[in-house]
Amino acid sequence: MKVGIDAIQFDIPKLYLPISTLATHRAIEPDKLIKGLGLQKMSFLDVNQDVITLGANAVFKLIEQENINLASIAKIYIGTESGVDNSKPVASYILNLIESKFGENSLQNCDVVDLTFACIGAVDALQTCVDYIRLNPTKKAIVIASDNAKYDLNSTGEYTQGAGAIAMLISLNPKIIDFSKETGVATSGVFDFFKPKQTIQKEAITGKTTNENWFDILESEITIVKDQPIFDGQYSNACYINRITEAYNHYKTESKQKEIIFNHWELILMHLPYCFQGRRTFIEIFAKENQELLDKQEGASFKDKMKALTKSPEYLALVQSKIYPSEIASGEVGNIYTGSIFLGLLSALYYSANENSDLTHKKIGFIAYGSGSKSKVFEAEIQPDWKNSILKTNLFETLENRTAIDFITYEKLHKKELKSAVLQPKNEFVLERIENDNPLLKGARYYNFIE
Ligand SMILES: CC(=O)SCCNC(=O)CCNC(=O)[C@H](O)C(C)(C)COP(=O)(O)OP(=O)(O)OC[C@H]1O[C@@H](n2cnc3c(N)ncnc32)[C@H](O)[C@@H]1OP(=O)(O)O
Repeated sequence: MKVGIDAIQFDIPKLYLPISTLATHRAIEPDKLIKGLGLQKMSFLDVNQDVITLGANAVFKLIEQENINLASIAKIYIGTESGVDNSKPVASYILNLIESKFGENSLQNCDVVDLTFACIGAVDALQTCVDYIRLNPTKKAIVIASDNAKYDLNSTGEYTQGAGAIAMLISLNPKIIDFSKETGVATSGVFDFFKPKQTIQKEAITGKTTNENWFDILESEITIVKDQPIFDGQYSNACYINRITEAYNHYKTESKQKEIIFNHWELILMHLPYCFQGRRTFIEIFAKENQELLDKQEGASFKDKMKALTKSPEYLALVQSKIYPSEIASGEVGNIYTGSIFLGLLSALYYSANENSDLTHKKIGFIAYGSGSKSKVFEAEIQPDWKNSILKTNLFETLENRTAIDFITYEKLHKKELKSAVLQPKNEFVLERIENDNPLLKGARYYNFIE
């Protein structure tokens, strides 16, 4: 039985900040960001956009592209770590918006929910839906990954920011890829990156509410929720490397494969919190599987040999053929948390389709990661209709067609100081207002579709 991704669409904000502009204003050498981390552009939300408009617009485009009969959709599961409410899920908002466009009660019997585990929540949503379709093959599901990857100004995460959503139709006999039954998993409860709810005394927030570090005074004056994470960059990298290596080893056991698994993978799709994270960390798995090659490298210490291995023709060839295709969109968009691994998939397949590569029945490998922390490793097989389905998304053309903002506008958007949207919306859902007066609806968010 084949179950997997039948169709895919996305929504990325139309605004971006060129990474060179950020580098100049932060006195960072542009080459560190461009050549060192692979960054080009940072997508940024306009005033009237949020994680709900991103998700709703992505699924709206998917429904239109595939002419989906909503009665066939049994589940809409959302992976997000940018939820706007501790009770009402993003899924409930999106359901409402889709029904407003496609008919009242058109999703009445659809099961919707949010799943949160940092950047891996959408993989959890996907696997839950895939398992459901395996048990109920006549049904279909939609998985949405939607996030706003926002970091504090002047932090080391600032240049990795981004925002966007990916929507995927999951079905039996999918057109794009079908998933392996086995998954390698590794989990460890750590504090590498997290967004704690903060409850502090009223006096302590006086004067801090206009500071860019603190937003959204919710419910009472003493509970504040930070949009931006608390994180330790290099520690989060160490956690990422440990978890992906452990999950890869677990996948070897689970799938009973003795040979080097990634040698059979045409593409390697990893969680990309920034463009070059995959190539900078996969070397650990590569080295463990190629001990002889590592031993051959010049250098006195293990660290020197590892550094040399990253520059070896063998590793550079792997990066170019198996990792680079997934990086193209990441460099243009930035981090989109739960959606990053799927943006990587879309990027790799869109690039391969443009190159006219013959990928049918080839295997691809997924290496997912979520801080906190968990990694999942699994495989998929590319299906015969993949190219037609992927080319419908117009990924690279859409990314090409965005608007650059200047640094002043960027900082104002970040600090939520702009009152009106930078761009005029067209054919999309936008945030209209957040209720502030009516105590029974305080905090309720209202949206509109602009033709
Ligand atoms: C959220 C998760 O998914 S957890 C895993 C990742 N963590 C995060 O994303 C957390 C938020 N991000 C961060 O904290 C940071 O952006 C990090 C940790 C990702 C990167 O940290 P930084 O200190 O900015 O960069 P770092 O020193 O690690 O790397 C810079 C690279 O640019 C290279 N570089 C520096 N200057 C230049 C230059 N002028 N020209 C070319 N390359 C340069 C460096 O050599 C290095 O590359 P290498 O290690 O491959 O040689």
